Amino acid sequence: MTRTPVNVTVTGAAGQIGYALLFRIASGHLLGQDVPVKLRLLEIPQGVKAAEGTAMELDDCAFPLLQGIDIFDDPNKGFEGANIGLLVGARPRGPGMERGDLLAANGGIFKPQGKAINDHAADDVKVLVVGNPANTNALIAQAAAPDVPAERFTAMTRLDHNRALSQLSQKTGVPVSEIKKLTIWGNHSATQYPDIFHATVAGKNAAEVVNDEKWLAEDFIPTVAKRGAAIIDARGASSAASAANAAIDHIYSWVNGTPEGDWVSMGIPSDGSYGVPEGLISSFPVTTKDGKYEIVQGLDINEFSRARIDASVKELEEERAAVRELGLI
Ligand SMILES: NC(=O)C1=CN([C@@H]2O[C@H](COP(=O)(O)OP(=O)(O)OC[C@H]3O[C@@H](n4cnc5c(N)ncnc54)[C@H](O)[C@@H]3O)[C@@H](O)[C@H]2O)C=CC1
Ligand SMILES: O=C([O-])CC(=O)C(=O)O
Repeated sequence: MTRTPVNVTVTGAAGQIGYALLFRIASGHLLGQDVPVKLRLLEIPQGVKAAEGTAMELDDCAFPLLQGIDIFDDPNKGFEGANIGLLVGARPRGPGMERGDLLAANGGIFKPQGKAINDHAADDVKVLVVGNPANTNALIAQAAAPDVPAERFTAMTRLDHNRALSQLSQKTGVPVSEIKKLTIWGNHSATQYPDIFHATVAGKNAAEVVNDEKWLAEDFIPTVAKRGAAIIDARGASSAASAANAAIDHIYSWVNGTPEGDWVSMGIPSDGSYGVPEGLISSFPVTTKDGKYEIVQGLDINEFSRARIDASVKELEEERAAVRELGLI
């Protein structure tokens, strides 16, 4: 094996998502089956012992692609040389909470981590924020890293994208592999907008195949948007394996490209496209190639979609104002 290993920093390594994520990174699902990795696990001091236990288990898997594991409780060391940063470590919500309620508890984590990325990560670092509220936490980290191109900071809406694929597949009876061009717009919150107007189901327009606006408005959209809460209600803990899976999908797509004729959803700094104010980290339809993403342009946004995109963007603006107020950006 001659390739240089890719340094992957994972925060919250001892948490639920961390446990579901690390083994898949080490087995080659994050970057590809020919890419060796070195793991840098970042935890708070109380989490280090559990992270050491997970590292022992990773050793015991004897993964051929895993070329090292280091554990840190200092972000400056954890992000040293990081090519990929998966910012998972943060408090999850409990029953009855919205993700935005976590801003005060979690926002403070992302400013020092953004600064550590700015000062110590590799020049090509790509960052995915998973910890909630993911979009605004990504904004906080990005604002603290002025020397890193803003577009390298992204937030995870791929779980919402995958949830929408699955719901649409169940409604239409068509396998997810034959559903393309779904979009999640806006915030990873209950205001997010899963859009099927440009999606295709076995080559046909999804909205026309479904032909049921009531289902769309009263079933599909709320089911996808409130799925996180439904999981918390059922499991007594927030999504972990599906969140880890989505993080793997997000980075894999970003690094390895999207297939012709399809796109994915990523929370990214807006360039003003589709009326989303520049700089907000909002979910868009994107294609990726050679490690870079581009917003899909030229989509016709109908009134039904416009109102929902605007509502989610408004919430992002409010979150941005709140973190400004807290001095986090
Ligand atoms: N964007 C998305 O689609 C999703 C986001 N989430 C979010 O992901 C986050 C993590 O969830 P879980 O793993 O279930 O939580 P968890 O509570 O099981 O694990 C969180 C871990 O982060 C660690 N941690 C806390 N502060 C840290 C810091 N400053 N540096 C490094 N590590 C730190 C904790 O010690 C703990 O081990 C939560 O905020 C949750 O809401 C969860 C599911 C989906
Ligand atoms: O709902 C939560 O708090 C965890 C999460 O973000 C999700 O499952 O989408």
